Formats: sequence, structure tokens, C-alpha cells
Amino acid sequence: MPYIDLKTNVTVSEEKKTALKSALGQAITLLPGKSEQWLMVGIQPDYSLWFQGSDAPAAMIHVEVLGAPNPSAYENMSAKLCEICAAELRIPQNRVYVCYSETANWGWNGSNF
Ligand SMILES: O=C(O)c1cc2cc(O)c(O)cc2[nH]1
Repeated sequence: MPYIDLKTNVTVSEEKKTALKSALGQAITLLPGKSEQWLMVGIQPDYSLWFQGSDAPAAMIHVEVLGAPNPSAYENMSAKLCEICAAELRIPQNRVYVCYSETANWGWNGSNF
């Protein structure tokens, strides 16, 4: 049950949101045991976001996962997420932060995994 929350100061069309959702659904498979089947995605366009004092196109991505994937998987995931931001949103890869959170306690459908 991963969750990806993408905030960006770029405007994102509905069509592009769908493309992003699908790309993120593929990207999550880079983390062993994770898949789009349990993935929740949030996309927040037009977000007030500054990086290095500039509001040029940028993105902040939070990836939350149950458990603790191998750190090398996070390397691959960061590369892919930055590629997606560049390809889909025209955001330079050096204006994208990716932050990972791991938790042992995750609720769904009235109880915890
Ligand atoms: O995506 C995961 O991390 C995930 C999905 C899933 C489904 C399930 O029934 C479990 O007991 C654990 C679990 N983890």
C-alpha cells in the first residue's frame, strides 16, 4: 500500500494527470513487492512551491511505504520519478525533491496490515 503525493507549481491538465498516474503506477514496481494494485496517488498542481528562491517549475514528491524496501531500490525510484517529472511536466530533474517515508503501521478497510 504505497502512497505517492506529488506537489508541483506547474499547471497539470486532466489528461496529463491521468498520464502521470499511470507512469507512477509503473514506477512503484521498482520497489520490491509494490504495485499499482495497492498504490494511492495524489497530484497537487498549481501548488505554491519555491526551490532555491525561485518559483520556476519544481516538484516535491513524497513516497510512503509499508515496510522497508532495499535502499538501492530507492535509488532507482528517484531516477525514475525525476525522469517522469521531466518527461510529463517539463520540470528539470535538478528541481525535483523525492522524500521516502517507511511505516510499520498502515490502516486500510477498518484495520491495520
Ligand atoms: O503494497 C504493499 O505494501 C502491500 C500490499 C499488501 C496486501 C496485503 O494483503 C498484505 O497483507 C500486505 C500488503 N502490503
